[in-house]
Amino acid sequence: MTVCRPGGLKKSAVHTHDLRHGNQSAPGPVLSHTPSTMPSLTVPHVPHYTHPAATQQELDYADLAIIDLSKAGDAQGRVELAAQVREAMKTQGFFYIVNHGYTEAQTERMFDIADVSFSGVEAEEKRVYTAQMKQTGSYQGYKPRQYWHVDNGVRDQLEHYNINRDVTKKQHPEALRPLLPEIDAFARHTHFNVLHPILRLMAVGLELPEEELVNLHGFSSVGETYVRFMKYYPRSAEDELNTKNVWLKGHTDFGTITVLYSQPVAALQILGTDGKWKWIKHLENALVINAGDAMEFLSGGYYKATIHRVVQPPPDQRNHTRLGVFYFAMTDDNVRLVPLASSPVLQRVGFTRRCEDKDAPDMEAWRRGRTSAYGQSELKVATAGAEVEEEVIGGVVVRHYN
Ligand SMILES: O=C(O)CCC(=O)C(=O)O
Ligand SMILES: [Fe+2]
Repeated sequence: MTVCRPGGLKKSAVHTHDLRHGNQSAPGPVLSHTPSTMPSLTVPHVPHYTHPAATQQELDYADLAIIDLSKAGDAQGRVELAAQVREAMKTQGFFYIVNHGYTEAQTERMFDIADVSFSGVEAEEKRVYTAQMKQTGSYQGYKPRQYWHVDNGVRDQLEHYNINRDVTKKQHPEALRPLLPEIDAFARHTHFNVLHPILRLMAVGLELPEEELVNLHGFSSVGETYVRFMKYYPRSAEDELNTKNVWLKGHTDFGTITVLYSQPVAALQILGTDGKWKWIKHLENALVINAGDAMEFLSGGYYKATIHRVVQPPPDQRNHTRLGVFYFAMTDDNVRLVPLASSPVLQRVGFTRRCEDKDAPDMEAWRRGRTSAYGQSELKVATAGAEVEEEVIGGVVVRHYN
């Protein structure tokens, strides 16, 4: 099989193609949404998760654009926001979203619910719901602590629990079952009121019809867009030393869009074009958005998947757990990850193929390959002395950054 390298083939001749090769039909546009399963008026009691206070440390923060999503309601607003998103994607690859329609109290409640997956479930029950990442190439369920190799024999100290946006698709631990209506409403809110509006802005940025990317991300289609709850635990001094304080190695996300609900523990860093790592600052009730590999493939490199990592928090936030709430979006499984060559923008500026279209993976192959290999496969050092390792997944070279 052809191996497609980062940077890929140079500027392509423009030709269009059919993105869908299954019999799944594209869902129509969804402009607004009401959750099908409304939480009841009295929600189950769950313990409150307390984050540590925001750090007082002066950190070298990335200067990210703040996109006010309340302006996306009319066409003129969307054109303005699309330009801001395009600029943010060209420079940092990460941006904030504010005014996304979820209140601070709702966000706080979702973090409380997230912690139930970890503090409210015994180790034995967690084992029952552990994801078979390597065998199935799917994250649905728990990723246990120490499943991944970080560096120098040190294994990770973070666990996550992943829930398909269709919360009924799998069984969940007992403590989470009464909370499923709220998790369902959260997934739908993020899908329809955050993900879809962002995809519209990104389509406008490519001068494509507004619904072009939305139509590849059906809530009810076959695919694995999911909610992730994630908890990091403080590590030993020895582990910190042997990994140079890296908790989660530099990587790109493999889907299209990642939505991170901002929380106060500073640890996430992004790699700038100058080769320097910058910290992501916590903004109260904001979302941190970035594009992943699938978006980079679809946009022929126009919207890049920015490399990011997680490191030890600053001294005033150490010795505390770090809880995260995410929505990892992907296209429907049957979408072939080849450039949207009908985009007038891509036709003007040119675009990169990582692969010949005929060799390009579909979303399912790409997510399965990335999931089963991550943290498990033998990595080769890309260039002598460089802090970059690489592996080949589904015919595409994937790089990991220390
Ligand atoms: O914990 C974070 O802030 C980022 C986690 C992350 O990059 C990931 O799960 O892909
Ligand atoms: Fe990530």
